[in-house]
Amino acid sequence: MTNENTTPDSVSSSKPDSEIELLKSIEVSAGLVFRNGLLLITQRRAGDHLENLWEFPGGKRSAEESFEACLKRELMEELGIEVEVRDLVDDITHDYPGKRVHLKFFKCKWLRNEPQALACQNFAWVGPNQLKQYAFPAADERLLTKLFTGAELWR
Ligand SMILES: Nc1nc2c([nH]c(=O)n2[C@H]2C[C@H](O)[C@@H](COP(=O)(O)OP(=O)(O)OP(=O)(O)O)O2)c(=O)[nH]1
Repeated sequence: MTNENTTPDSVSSSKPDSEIELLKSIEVSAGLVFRNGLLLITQRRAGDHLENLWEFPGGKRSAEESFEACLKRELMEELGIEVEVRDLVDDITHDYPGKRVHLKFFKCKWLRNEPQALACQNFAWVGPNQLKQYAFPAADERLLTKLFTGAELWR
């Protein structure tokens, strides 16, 4: 016997529009920017989602923009730096209360300009041991484990 109320169609069509909106993920591109064996991290601004936590710099992809182009634009806007975008290191979807984020993390090579905190609270160049001292968003956990256990990522 089937119960009509539990079929996927009837479940999703019974959701109000606002709830469906919440399930759409926000697409984000972020960079692991290395320079001479150190990794660039930034601190989110007070008042923003996940305020004061540290993160890998980047931001939301706009329509028609590739993840790579988004990352170059965000790093210029946020820090004033130019990078070469290299390999995709991780691809993570994470649910925060009321918000689903889809993050692509790319390894990047710093090319030019000293970073400036243009759209972040602060920034730091860190080695593997220093990285452990900073608090990151929950979505970054798997990537942080890769960074703590995979020395080759730092080369
Ligand atoms: N850049 C970045 N965002 C992260 C990381 N981990 C993580 O959960 N996020 C989340 C926080 C935000 O909800 C979302 C990024 O969006 P954002 O608001 O910072 O993007 P943006 O700079 O384009 O935002 P806006 O201020 O222009 O609205 O991804 C991370 O390591 N780096």
